[in-house]
Amino acid sequence: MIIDGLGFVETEYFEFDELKLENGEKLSPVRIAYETYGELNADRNNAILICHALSGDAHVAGWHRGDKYPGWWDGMVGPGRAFDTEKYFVISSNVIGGCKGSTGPSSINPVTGKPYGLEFPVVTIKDMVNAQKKLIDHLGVRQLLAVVGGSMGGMQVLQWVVSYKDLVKTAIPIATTAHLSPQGIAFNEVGRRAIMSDPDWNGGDYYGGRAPERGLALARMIGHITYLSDESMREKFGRELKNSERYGYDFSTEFQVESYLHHQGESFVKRFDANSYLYLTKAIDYFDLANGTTLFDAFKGVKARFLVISISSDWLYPPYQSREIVMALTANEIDVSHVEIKSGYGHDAFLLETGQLTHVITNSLQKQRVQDLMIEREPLVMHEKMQMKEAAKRMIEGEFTHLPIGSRDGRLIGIITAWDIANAVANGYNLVEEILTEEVVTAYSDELIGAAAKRMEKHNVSSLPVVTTDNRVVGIITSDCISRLIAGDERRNGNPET
Ligand SMILES: CC(=O)SCCNC(=O)CCNC(=O)[C@H](O)C(C)(C)COP(=O)(O)OP(=O)(O)OC[C@H]1O[C@@H](n2cnc3c(N)ncnc32)[C@H](O)[C@@H]1OP(=O)(O)O
Ligand SMILES: N[C@@H](CCO)C(=O)O
Repeated sequence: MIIDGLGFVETEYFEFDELKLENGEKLSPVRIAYETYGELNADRNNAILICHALSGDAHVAGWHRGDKYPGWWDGMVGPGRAFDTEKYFVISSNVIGGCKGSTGPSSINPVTGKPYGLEFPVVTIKDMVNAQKKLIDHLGVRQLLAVVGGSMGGMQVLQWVVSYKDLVKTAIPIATTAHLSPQGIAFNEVGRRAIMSDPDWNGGDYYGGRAPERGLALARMIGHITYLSDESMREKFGRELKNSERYGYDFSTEFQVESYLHHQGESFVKRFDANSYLYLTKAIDYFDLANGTTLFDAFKGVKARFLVISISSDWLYPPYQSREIVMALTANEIDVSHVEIKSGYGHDAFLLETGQLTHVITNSLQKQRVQDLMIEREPLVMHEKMQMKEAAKRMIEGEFTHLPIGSRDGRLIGIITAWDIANAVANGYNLVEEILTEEVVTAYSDELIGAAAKRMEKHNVSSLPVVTTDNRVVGIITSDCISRLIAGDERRNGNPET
């Protein structure tokens, strides 16, 4: 077994007291299983949150000791990969309602001391996102450079940008929808009934006894067909028989495709809980971002920029659903690009087409803007009547080498540097206004980072105040921020010494 990429990783756990749910109930206590890869930077703004799909978990990448396979998106996360852990702090968590370490129906109900079963409250995608927000706060993340996810994970991405408009810089919903089609609901209901019709389901109270494995395997077989495509199944299986050249004229498993689906069902029941399947498919069915209004209304005020990715052969979350999202974003004049991955695999292509996904996502993340990297620590703007000593104190406390100086209404009127302060001390100046530089080179928050870097080089400055069109300071971008970004790219392109 070759261990590359991140190497061995471990799941961690975060607990908090209570989560108020969309249905009015409260879940208490709440445990979140999560994994992180890479380091959170000093400005706490290089975090990328990855949200998993129906049967996923926090183990996105790297290896757990003893496992046969790495995390479910290992090809996308690690040094020099799309989500480059030498540049970004990657976070993933298991959703509430799941069964991979976070609180769900198989968790112990503190009131009864027994597994919740169907006593577990029905949770929604919004509840999952609110629980993730508690984790993000716990990790000290101030800003999410990106939130990414496929399928049910894409639903979480859409919910994140609507629920937490100021927190997300880039949203990357993949193979997803703003609301599941009736066809998708239909497949989920058949899967749920397969479980609930299994005599071992026992009203959801089967823990400690025989689990409804037959029902859960059948639900997975049905679901897995929707994750493939006619094309991929023809290529993988055709009408091949498994162990014979002729029909058995019986009801044994004869075709390769039958054998494959039984395999998927049998391996699924070893890693998933039947009640979680009920809860998570219900959450998927309930998800409706428009929520009685329109998708255009739902996206009003959203600040993130979007990379929407669809899969050409996905008939469970067809590309038209991604186009609906793109149209609603465009109508809101939100920065959105849409890429359709050409793949015959079907819906699960988002797990497999790592080459195309890496190309598309890397380009998008590299189109980082000043606002993605700028330092917004407050109070940034000092006023011109400030004493030199106070300015020096602020520089040391904030670890700044440049201080934008503003008028009392926050408009930029100049800048002072650490050198200016040394100069002032040497020449006995006491007021900031005696030494400030009035001709200030600035940047706008929505400019591409490359433009800011070129301006720094042209004017031979190492920091640019970031201003609005009416010259109010909203942050500062420094050469340190940019060199960290470039160093990470260099490493990705195989220049290890950077
Ligand atoms: C994204 C999320 O958040 S959820 C995470 C998703 N993870 C899972 O679904 C867990 C399992 N993952 C996978 O199987 C892959 O990631 C998938 C779903 C993308 C499928 O990937 P593929 O490489 O196309 O594998 P494929 O669909 O061919 O399945 C391969 C398995 O089926 C078996 N198989 C293939 N053909 C047959 C057959 N005719 N009869 C029996 N078994 C078969 C293979 O032996 C292999 O077994 P394994 O599971 O022990 O490795
Ligand atoms: N096959 C993936 C995607 C489903 O949407 C999963 O099992 O979660």
